[in-house]
Amino acid sequence: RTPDGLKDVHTISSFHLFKSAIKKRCGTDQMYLDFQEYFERDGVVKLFIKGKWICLISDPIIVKNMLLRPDTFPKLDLKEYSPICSRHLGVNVVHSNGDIWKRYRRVCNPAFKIIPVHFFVETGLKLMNVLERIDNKPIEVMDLMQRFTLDALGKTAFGFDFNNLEDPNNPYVTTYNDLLKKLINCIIYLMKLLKININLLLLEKSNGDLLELMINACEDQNNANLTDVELRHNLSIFMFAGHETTADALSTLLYLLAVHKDIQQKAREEVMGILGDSSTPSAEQLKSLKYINMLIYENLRMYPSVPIFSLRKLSEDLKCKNSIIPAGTAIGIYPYGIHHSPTLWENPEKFIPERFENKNLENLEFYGFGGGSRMCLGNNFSLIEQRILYVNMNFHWLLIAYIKMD
Ligand code: HEM
Repeated sequence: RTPDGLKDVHTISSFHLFKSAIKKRCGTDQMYLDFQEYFERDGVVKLFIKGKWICLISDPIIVKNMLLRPDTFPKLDLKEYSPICSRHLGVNVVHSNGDIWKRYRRVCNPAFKIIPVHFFVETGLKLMNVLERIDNKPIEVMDLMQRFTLDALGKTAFGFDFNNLEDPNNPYVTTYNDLLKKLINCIIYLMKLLKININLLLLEKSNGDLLELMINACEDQNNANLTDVELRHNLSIFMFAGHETTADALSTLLYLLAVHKDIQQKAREEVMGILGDSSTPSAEQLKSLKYINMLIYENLRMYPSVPIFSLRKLSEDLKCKNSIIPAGTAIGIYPYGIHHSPTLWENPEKFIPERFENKNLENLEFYGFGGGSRMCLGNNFSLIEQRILYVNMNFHWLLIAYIKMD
């Protein structure tokens, strides 16, 4: 039965979801196209999933308010909607609330202050070598980008080389992929497989990766210590939050560049103009790639890698345009709906990087990296990784659209 407060909220029926799944039309983008009228009219729709009503919110004013008041709209306990994930990822910086979240965020923050650009450059060059070898054949972009981001993250997070680019069939990679497919959030198993023992690593390494920086932060007198288990859960969530998100973003932008040759050319001219003959950019050069930056944001607007944020729980009734959603309801913030709203963006379905020219992101209805105090911890990390990849790609390759229809 629908709770009284949700009766006026339009329902995306289970039958519709089932039908879309069969027709392979079940992405968050398709959901928006099918229900745009209701998202625009009410700013909210509801779905019944796993015995629970979930409201998807795309009203920009409500979303802003929710992100600015995380105590009133805390993250839903992971155990409530995914006991399996909760068993493997425990309580971590993405899924915790209140004082526990503040403690994790304090320890994790310094690890993201220094981004090890050289790891990205090295991995980017490795990718170019792999591409050279598959000369003139079509490329499965998503697969390649996932291999790139896994290698980059393995090195930057805990100094481990998965070597996925050179050897995608090695046991670490196949295990990671198998488990990821089966369990989605399986990284913790992998960590066990790699026999990662935090104390042991501490003795052995001096690479300046996220793990080491987090351990240093734990030793800081102003920070409460994390136990080994807490540290492991937080590293696992970095793998989960940082691998596919960036791979998705890289894939969709390469696709967009391949389709929009004029924009690709403009991007190439910027890269050549700033880098000259060198394909290994410095931090300063990366910062001055203004057009590449615009491309990255416009891509994340069109195809947000996190199209629905982790669920929140209402601790008070929520007034929407045409309904009052009762306290206790699970809420999914739906940035895809905001990013594609014709009321908020002119020609939202068009790829126009110039929208972001000289714009302050805070004044735009842009939630590619979330917002408020729960904003993405790895946004800078990912932006640098993406810039390096595009620099390399633009330098060596002309992208040509090849779309496989299946
Ligand atoms: C294109 C790449 C990425 C995108 C689009 C992205 C997007 C997001 C978004 C939208 C959120 C907010 C989710 C919410 O409020 O429920 C988030 C949070 C987070 N992201 Fe990312 N992310 C990316 C890459 C990364 C990377 C590379 C890392 C780490 C290595 C990372 C770590 C995190 C963490 C730890 C949080 C939780 C922050 C908190 O709650 O305090 N992300 N990300």
